Amino acid sequence: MWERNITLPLALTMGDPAGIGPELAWRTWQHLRDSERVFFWIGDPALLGPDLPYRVIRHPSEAVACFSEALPVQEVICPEQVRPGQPSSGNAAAVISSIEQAVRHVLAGDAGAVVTNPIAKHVLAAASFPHPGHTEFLAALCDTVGQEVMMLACPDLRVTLTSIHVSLKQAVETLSAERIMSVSRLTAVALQRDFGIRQPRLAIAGLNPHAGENGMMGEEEIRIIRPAVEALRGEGMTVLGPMPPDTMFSAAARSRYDAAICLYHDQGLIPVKTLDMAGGVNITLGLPIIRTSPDHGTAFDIAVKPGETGQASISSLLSALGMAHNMVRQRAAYDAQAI
Ligand SMILES: NC(=O)C1=CN([C@@H]2O[C@H](COP(=O)(O)OP(=O)(O)OC[C@H]3O[C@@H](n4cnc5c(N)ncnc54)[C@H](O)[C@@H]3O)[C@@H](O)[C@H]2O)C=CC1
Ligand SMILES: NCC(=O)COP(=O)(O)O
Repeated sequence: MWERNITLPLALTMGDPAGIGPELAWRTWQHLRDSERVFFWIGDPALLGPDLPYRVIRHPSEAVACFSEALPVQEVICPEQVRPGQPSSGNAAAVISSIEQAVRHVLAGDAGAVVTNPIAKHVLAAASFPHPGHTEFLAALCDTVGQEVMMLACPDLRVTLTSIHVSLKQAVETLSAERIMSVSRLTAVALQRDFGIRQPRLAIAGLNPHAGENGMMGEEEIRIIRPAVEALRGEGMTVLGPMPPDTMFSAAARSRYDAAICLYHDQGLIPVKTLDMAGGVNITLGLPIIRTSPDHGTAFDIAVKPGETGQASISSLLSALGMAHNMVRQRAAYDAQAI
């Protein structure tokens, strides 16, 4: 099982066809075609650059043989004409189908991991898609709703979030010691299983300025966060916090922990994207499958138009594919040892 998993190709989704996903797919293939980082793209071949060699495959197992010669493509056809930079919910069904197929392949053991290209949430919502983002949709597809946690990682920082795609008001209102604890436990397991860190060190962020300044600037630290930190320590975990959010991402502070538990979306994503927009990777924890993604969005403003040379950076997608490959190997080795 271990050998089989680490040689499986990765399933890369189409993303929004009017964004940079198609360009990233073909330029990333050009970059990796001579490597062992085999992937196949589930998308519409009409979106690929002119003269790009691609091969339509029916099954992921066909990807390895042709990868050095042509981009393996599992076809998903967009019913509406795609206008780069002008997304349309008329193609939402194709975008969704690409994600569904990728998950199905990994659950069936035919692909190693799902790597997603960016989607525009409002475009899918306009087509009555009920999920706020990939993270929640993947949990639904894997039958693990409520267990999903978003992690963002770059070489210098990992963060996980206690809430994802909700308003700041809702993130604060729903914050609880139980949620902080469950996200912390899941993060610690992921650090061991997927990142090879035997004794993970976590840092729990404060919510308020100066982590509340003893209740002067907010009492969530006293009521919710500190009890969670103490309970986690009682379970034997190495946990710092509540840490003042404005200083916890300095280089010196980061050297003291392996992952930060952040209490709302931007508290975690701003430091990762500021440190390393090009190398940041979005990872979904709490699924039975491995899923990574670039940290950026659809970038409609630079979507390549016919006759133009693409200017999108492939760095984050390269990092997402590399991270998925590493996680597949690391997890297989960890699970084999645990048996
Ligand atoms: N994993 C996903 O599916 C994600 C999807 N999104 C979606 O993307 C859409 C647009 O979001 P924005 O906030 O505008 O963020 P964005 O990341 O798409 O763009 C922000 C800025 O960064 C630039 N940029 C992004 N990726 C780049 C790349 N690879 N190379 C060069 N420049 C790049 C863009 O041109 C733009 O100027 C939203 O609808 C959002 O929902 C956003 C983040 C992640
Ligand atoms: N800001 C991260 C983001 O929006 C990506 O969400 P998801 O589509 O990976 O759930």
